Amino acid sequence: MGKADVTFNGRGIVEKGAMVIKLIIISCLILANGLSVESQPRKCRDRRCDRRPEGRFIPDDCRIFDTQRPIYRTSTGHCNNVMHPQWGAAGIPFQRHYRPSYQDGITTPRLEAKSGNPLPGPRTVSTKFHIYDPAVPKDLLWTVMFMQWGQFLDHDITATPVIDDGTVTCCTDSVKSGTLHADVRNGGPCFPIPIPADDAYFGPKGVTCMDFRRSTNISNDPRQQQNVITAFIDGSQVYGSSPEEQAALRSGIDGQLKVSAGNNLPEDVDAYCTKVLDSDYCFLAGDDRVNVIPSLSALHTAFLRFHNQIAFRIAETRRWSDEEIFQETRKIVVAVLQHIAYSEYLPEVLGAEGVRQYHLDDVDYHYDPSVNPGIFNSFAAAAFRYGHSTIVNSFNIDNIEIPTEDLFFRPYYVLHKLKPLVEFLVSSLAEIRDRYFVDAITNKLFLTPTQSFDLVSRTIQRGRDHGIPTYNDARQHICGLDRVESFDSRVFRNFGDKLAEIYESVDDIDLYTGGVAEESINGGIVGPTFSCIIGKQFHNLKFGDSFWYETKDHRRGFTPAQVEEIKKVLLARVLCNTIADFDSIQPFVMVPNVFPGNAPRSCSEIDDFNLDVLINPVPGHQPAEARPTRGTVHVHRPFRLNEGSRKPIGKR
Ligand code: HEM
Ligand SMILES: [Ca+2]
Repeated sequence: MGKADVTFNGRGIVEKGAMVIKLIIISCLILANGLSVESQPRKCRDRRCDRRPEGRFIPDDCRIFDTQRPIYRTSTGHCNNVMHPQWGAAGIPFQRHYRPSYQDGITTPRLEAKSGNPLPGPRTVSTKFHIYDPAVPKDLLWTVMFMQWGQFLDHDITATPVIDDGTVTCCTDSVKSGTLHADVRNGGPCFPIPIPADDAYFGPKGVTCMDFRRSTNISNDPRQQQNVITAFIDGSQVYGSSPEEQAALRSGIDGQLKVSAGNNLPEDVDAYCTKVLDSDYCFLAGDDRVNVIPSLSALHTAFLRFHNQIAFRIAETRRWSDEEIFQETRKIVVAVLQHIAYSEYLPEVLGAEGVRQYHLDDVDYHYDPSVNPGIFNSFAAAAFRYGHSTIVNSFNIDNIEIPTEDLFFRPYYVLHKLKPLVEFLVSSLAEIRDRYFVDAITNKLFLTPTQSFDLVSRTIQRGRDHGIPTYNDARQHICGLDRVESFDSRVFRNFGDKLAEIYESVDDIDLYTGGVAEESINGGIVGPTFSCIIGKQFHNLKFGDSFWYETKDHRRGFTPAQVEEIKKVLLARVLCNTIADFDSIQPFVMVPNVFPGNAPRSCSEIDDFNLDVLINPVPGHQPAEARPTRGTVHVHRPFRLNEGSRKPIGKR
């Protein structure tokens, strides 16, 4: 091969031979992995587009990562994989498992059933199929904290921006009287949700339309949405997904994050929230959804304080700069977030078998640079929203029963009731994950005196907005499951006739509706279709993260002794250290305290970890004698052993 003679993107030079070999390898990988059309390389048009397989092209901003193997993550997630610097970074398109399901194949949302008749409107699906049934008992397997961790984790990995120029009203008079908004067929922002006149909740109020704007599209070929935060589980909800956000959150002294009075989250003067007391204020965090519900803000508060406690200890024992303390602390906090997600949360979502199937509990970790950790569209717009079904209708805080709709955007409960709020989260039961959603979600989401929303309608509409495949297409093409052939299918148990009243054909069913109604498997909370989408996603988030806390890369990772220490940290420990010295709390706060080994106890009896083991002698240099050369033992909780036989008590 002669001199390097191939240039591309005007930025790099590779040898032709090397490139050809690379392309062959990548083609083989694509075939071997059975990657679908949309995860295959596309033409690059701009910097947002990933420069994938053309060859070893390392852009200028990642060059330093290649030569010096930096030890800390970038704030944006860029350069985690130097060959694919955009993978998992903030601001890149979602991945797709399967071709999008647009009416015109390009941008118009699915409007028609297979027959050509109009699809049922999302509000019709919601009221006929998802409206709460008070006769269904609560699930005795999971606490409200389990629900809450799910949302907190979601806000680390996905955020889809919505087109909103603030001037357009989508519910125009003609839409209110039943006309389809012109935008729907021309790719514009408005895609309002019609509300039938006989709607039991909105009908009497005379509301006939729910505002809905489509997600920002960064491509029209076909239309594609983007994730504006880092996909990696890297604490971006705590630290932000850009240098500017990170800078705004840091105090600049001794690695600390900014706090407000009472060691609370700092104030965001631009954010929206509702004040109960005049002194209340909206919170600022790494993710701007922090104010949505106080139970979410409570976890933000816990991890803010956890960071500052670790940074404080480092500053006490080391003479390091603000930057060094910040980065070393962030690395420890992110490791704890990853560990809790994979050891306490995901086994509950997918069950022990599901976790094994996707290698989420492998003890011998190897980073795989061919794995793209980017979020899949069907994960963000459908599968991981399963959690909405587990939201409870009221919170009992300090012996007062408060309807959930009265909690949205109320920082008061964090500023003044944090301990009783967290006590409620760990001691009360979540709703069952099933096709039913509480009133606060289907009728009173973000209730104000003048309006409210239905999150289920919004999610179904969002799926159509994003071109998410139908339930049957997802079963077949994403998960390799049999298509459901008729409404009599066993998959639909006793509700096939209900679905038949709404949809003309089983092939019309929206992924969210079908997925959230499935019977759970493996002792986890979700059914087979969501399980596969969620399992694949968390597999990629682990094996496609070169900074994964169990990595063998000795500069990015931890020593075996340090990993052992991380693995001792329970969410209960973080809450004990940061919220209050609870009189009693169970070790595994996402599951009820009635399980063997999970009886409540004082904080002093909750497993502790030795922070000093995690503090390196020099920033980025672990104790030399113990490099991470072997896998570490996974700590299993006692009642996981017979999990297969655990059945939801009282479940229909
Ligand atoms: C109190 C609880 C919660 C509230 C009020 C809430 C509210 C919302 C809202 C308003 C959206 C945007 C809907 C749209 O227009 O598309 C959303 C999106 C989402 N929610 Fe929730 N949610 C809650 C809990 C959860 C839980 C427990 C989970 C998961 C276990 C979850 C996962 C998601 C996901 C994955 C998205 C898509 C995020 C994106 O990419 O933008 N949420 N939620
Ligand atoms: Ca992230």
